[in-house]
Amino acid sequence: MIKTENLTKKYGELYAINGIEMNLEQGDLFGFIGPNGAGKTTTMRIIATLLEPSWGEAYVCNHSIYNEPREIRRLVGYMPDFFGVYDDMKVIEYLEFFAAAYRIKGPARRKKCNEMLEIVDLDFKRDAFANTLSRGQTQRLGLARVLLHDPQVLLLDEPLSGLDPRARIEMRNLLRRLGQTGKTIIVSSHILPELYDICNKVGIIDRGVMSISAEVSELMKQVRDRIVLHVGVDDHERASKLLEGNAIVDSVRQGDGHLVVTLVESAEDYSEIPTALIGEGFKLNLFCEEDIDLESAFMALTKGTGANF
Ligand SMILES: Nc1ncnc2c1ncn2[C@@H]1O[C@H](COP(=O)(O)OP(=O)(O)OP(=O)(O)O)[C@@H](O)[C@H]1O
Repeated sequence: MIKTENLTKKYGELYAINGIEMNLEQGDLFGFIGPNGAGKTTTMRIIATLLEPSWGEAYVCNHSIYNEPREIRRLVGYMPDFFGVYDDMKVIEYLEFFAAAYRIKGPARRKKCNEMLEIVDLDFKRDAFANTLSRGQTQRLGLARVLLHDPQVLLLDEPLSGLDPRARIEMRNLLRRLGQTGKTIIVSSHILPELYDICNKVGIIDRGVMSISAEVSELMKQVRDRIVLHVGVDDHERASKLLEGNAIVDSVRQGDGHLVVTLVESAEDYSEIPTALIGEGFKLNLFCEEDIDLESAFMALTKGTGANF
């Protein structure tokens, strides 16, 4: 869906981006994370064919940015981090204006705009003037605008920035929903925890270099070298003895009202543990993997890469 090879942009001696490699498939929700000035906007603008790289390649649905920019523009919806809305236009008029630019005609235009307002939960503001919207509502209107031509790829530059907590939650939910529609989405942020739990892939970029680009689940595996289980049973002492005798259990300790069981490094399938406990007559009232603190996980991963969040 989106592929870049050695994508590089230089301004004089400054590498805005340097050798960016990206490979995203249909349905991927890619969190593009990096501090201010890291190169996120530059990368997205190049993929959107709004900026030429110094060298390197980028493809959207196998179309090259050099040879087929028009095809790419049809496939891509790009929402910049800041965009103006016209002062004297109502929300619905604003959308219809862009729908017309996308050549959506006749009754289909109003229908499409209504549909988009519903998707972004902005129907109640349809007759408000666009410049009276809050930042969060403006961002949602921007999203409605880029969805009008039903692009397969969405490039969203910092859609969460400047939002209050409620608007942020709403936008994150909206992104999650869009992620389930099969579109390929790149969403950037300079705030690490904002994105990783809604994305299936993340890239971490700093000073133009992407130090990490991987599936979130893979990264988690790297950080978590062994599985830790929380096990709630009626008789801790007897259960501890049983668990300690299991070959895949490394250690058992007392947690807050339950047992904390650390497995050996090689253990992945631990289905035998509940089976054994139940087989011995224990009543299981809790059985789950310990949550990983994702933020510390990413901190650990980015340590030494120069990334500074
Ligand atoms: N037109 C330009 N001329 C010179 N330098 C530029 C230009 N555009 C961007 N840069 C530089 O390229 C680097 C990457 O900028 P870019 O806007 O891509 O970063 P970003 O990660 O999107 O940051 P932000 O979150 O602040 O938008 C920065 O050092 C920036 O100053």
